[in-house]
Amino acid sequence: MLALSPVIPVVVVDDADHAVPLAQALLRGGVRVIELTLRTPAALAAIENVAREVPDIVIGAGTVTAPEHAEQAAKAGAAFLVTPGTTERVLDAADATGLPYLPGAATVSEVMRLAERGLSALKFFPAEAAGGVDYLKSIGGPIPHVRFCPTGGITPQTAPNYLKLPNVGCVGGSWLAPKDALQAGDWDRIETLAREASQLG
Ligand SMILES: O=C(O)C(=O)C[C@H](O)[C@H](O)COP(=O)(O)O
Repeated sequence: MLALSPVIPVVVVDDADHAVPLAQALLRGGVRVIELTLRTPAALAAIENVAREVPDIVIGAGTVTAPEHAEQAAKAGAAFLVTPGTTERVLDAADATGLPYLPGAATVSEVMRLAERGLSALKFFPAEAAGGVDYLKSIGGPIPHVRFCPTGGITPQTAPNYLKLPNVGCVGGSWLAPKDALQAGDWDRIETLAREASQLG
């Protein structure tokens, strides 16, 4: 997952009908991955729509915070799962789907626990609030084999600082799909944001 794009767009969809034109705009801009968060009632239908109609984009389900979310997302057609943090039950449920997933961690101990389970691609969340670039750089000393997708508070201006780190594969960000652009159906703007983001790596 970390190698698909320098930026994984993290999206909150209020209207499941927005998901397909959004995914198409991201693809036109050169971004071939999308994370639809399970934060709204429209999310699962949105994942279904994208999985069915935009097969060229890799569709992930974000905000997997309860065991049942994992199975629901897999059933809807998600190709990967993202969790903001982890519990044993959420990890077991994610394992049970057979899908790849990016589990969230914010501390060294969480990273070590996930590495013990054989997980070496993690989401670092909430990136800016949890210590940002300096924290990730420090983790890379004792735990160099774990790679991260930092997410939370990252902007197009700060993303390059993360992407320079050897233990960062990509960043996550919601700036690629601003709420007002979704509401207005401004797919050209999203395409432009995607094009800029795809060149950050
Ligand atoms: O919903 C989840 O599962 C999360 O973990 C949180 C999101 O990844 C961040 O809210 C995105 O962060 P921003 O780019 O700062 O908006």
